[in-house]
Amino acid sequence: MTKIKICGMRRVNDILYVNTYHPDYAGFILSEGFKRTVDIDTFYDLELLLNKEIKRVGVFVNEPIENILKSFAHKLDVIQLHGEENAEYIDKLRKNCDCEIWKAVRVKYADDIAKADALPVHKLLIDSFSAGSYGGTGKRVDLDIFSQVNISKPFFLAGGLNEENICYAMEKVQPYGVDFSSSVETNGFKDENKIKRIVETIRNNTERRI
Ligand SMILES: O=C(O)c1ccccc1NCC(=O)[C@H](O)[C@H](O)COP(=O)(O)O
Repeated sequence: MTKIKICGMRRVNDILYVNTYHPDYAGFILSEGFKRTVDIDTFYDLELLLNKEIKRVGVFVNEPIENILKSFAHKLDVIQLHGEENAEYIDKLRKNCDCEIWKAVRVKYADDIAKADALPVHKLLIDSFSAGSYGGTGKRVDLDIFSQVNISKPFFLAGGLNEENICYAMEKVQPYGVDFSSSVETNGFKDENKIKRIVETIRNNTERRI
């Protein structure tokens, strides 16, 4: 069954929506300065309300490791590194916490994926490249790039996925999981109906193929 991650939890309502439709993972933007960033107290409050079976993903962009370890790691299942974190950074993080580590690749060329695949992480999240933005842009990845590279690690496909393109993308790329943010929002906030529809679309599509 293809795993589903809904990213950018910000409000109590967002948590109620994911508790109802039950994706496998819920993401929180925990580095400062992004439009979906939640502060530490909000994160603690929201995390308490989140169904225990939904895995907690903290998204960080070039965050000092000490901050992750001191304030967040004990509440997270997964640490998603969405900046320019290198092998040395990842090794240090892995030695000091038990979370799964995912590296996001903001892909321009196939070689970007090959380089990330060599990093000491558990999974990759393959996202689109946008100059000046780290993520959550709604911009799509060129799926043809996947035929140019062998990926050894399980990976999430992200970047501009929506109800219209998700079945084609899953068929073409066969990801371990799929990740959504912009397309399940209306006016910048998570939309219950859009979350419901995307989760149902994926689960129905996966069932048809079994
Ligand atoms: O979502 C953000 O605002 C964000 C900011 C900084 C770094 C990463 C961010 N999002 C990471 C994600 O995992 C998003 O879900 C991913 O980029 C896909 O977003 P979208 O294209 O909007 O579906």
